[in-house]
Amino acid sequence: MVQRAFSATGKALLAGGYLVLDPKYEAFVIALSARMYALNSVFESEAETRLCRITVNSPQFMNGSWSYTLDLDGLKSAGLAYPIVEKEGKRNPFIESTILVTVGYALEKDVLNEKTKAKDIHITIFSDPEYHSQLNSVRKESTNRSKQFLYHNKEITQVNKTGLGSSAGLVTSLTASLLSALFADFDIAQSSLNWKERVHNLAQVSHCKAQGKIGSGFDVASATFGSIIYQRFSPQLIHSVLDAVSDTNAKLVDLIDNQDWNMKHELCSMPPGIRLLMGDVIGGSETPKLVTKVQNWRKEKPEYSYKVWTELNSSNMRLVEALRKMDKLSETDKVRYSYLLNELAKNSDEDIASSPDLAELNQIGCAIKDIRKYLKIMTEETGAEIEPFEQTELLNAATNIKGVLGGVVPGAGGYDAICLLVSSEKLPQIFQDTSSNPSFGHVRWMNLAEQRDGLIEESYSNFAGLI
Ligand SMILES: Nc1ncnc2c1ncn2[C@@H]1O[C@H](COP(=O)(O)OP(=O)(O)OP(=O)(O)O)[C@@H](O)[C@H]1O
Ligand SMILES: C[C@@](O)(CCOP(=O)(O)O)CC(=O)O
Repeated sequence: MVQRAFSATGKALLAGGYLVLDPKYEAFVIALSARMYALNSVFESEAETRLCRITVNSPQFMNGSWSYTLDLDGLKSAGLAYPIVEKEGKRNPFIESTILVTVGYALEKDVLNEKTKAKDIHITIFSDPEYHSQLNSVRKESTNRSKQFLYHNKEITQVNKTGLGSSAGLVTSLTASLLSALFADFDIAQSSLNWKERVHNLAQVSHCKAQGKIGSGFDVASATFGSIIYQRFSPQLIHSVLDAVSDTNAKLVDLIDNQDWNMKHELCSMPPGIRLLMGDVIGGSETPKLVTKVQNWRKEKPEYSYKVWTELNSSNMRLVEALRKMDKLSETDKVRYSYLLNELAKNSDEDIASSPDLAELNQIGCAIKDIRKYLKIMTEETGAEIEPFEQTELLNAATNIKGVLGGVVPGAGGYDAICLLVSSEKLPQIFQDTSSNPSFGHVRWMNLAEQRDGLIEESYSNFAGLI
């Protein structure tokens, strides 16, 4: 029996919300330490080689078990139209589409032919605590204490999400776990084999199929590649497979292996000593409604909205550039860099803005202020609550605290969360200052750190005692 484990990261879209839907613009996505894990155990037998059994267990949630028996000849001829049915009729669209797309790909690549042994694949999903509301949950840890998960007494669809991209993490880690069960040479560490790219491409197709729409895909890209500057692929690529009426598996293989996705996912991480602090705001917003309002505004005022987006984009890019410059400085001039970090810990954003000596920090602060200025214009123009009044108050209060360089509403904005750039050293003090400040009464600071890598292979033994 072979057993392997993979995990993918959650995300925060620090800059580029809405713009990222348009292939013209770039966005900055930070991968977060909340991970989704998919562990597999693969059993093989000589019998029934034209059947493949897959069971996915998600033990942290009530009724979190889905079992499928795939008729491989049926799947080969029906392709993506194959009627995948769970043993008891239970639905989980993200699991269904990931199985359909990944096994369909494997079949077309001939790794599940008459000569290969029948496979019985058992997958266990775990998700780190920050993905969901922690209310009424019980904590369990692995024997070696390296992993801790929360167990809920509700079904997955009934537990509140925090917006870190659980479905993208699930689809990405599950795709990797299934591929590793099906392909003997699956290895994401060996870049020449291109497996990470293939996981990404398959996961994008599965995620779009499950959602019934083609979004920008930044969440899947970051779950796979980590903290990145992202520029989307053309939606037409995915349409060409999902809308095809015949030979869908062959078209899928062509899309995954041969076509140029013409997208950008360039590694970009936070400079050392500066970290991201995410605050979960008790509230919540519906992203699709916000997106519709923004799209209507673009149609109604094409010229003005273009002008606003051009300015917003240049502010986003100035933030990326300023962070990159700081990162570089941390290597080229350690003395200056540690001086700047010390000053960041001692000063508020306003103090930094008025100190000509702190230009490198000020460039980051200014770019964040400009981003907020244009998001605020969009809020007023579109009627979509992107940075609503309450969030403005909160961000203003946060940026008055020493050690906070600035903050934004991440992603589509709304009442979901705030995202601050802060001095790592000052973090305990920031927690203390805000805990006694009523402005932060409805903010829960999340226990998250930035991650460089998205998809990684995990050590299976770290989960002992939980499976
Ligand atoms: N641990 C899990 N086990 C099984 N299914 C899961 C798990 N986590 C997420 N899912 C699937 O993903 C769905 C939630 O996806 P959805 O896209 O609505 O949320 P999200 O990705 O967390 O949110 P956002 O995109 O706003 O960050 C669940 O209903 C379930 O089908
Ligand atoms: C509005 C949008 O650009 C970002 C949504 O991000 P989030 O769901 O708020 O993390 C939509 C998208 O990119 O798919």
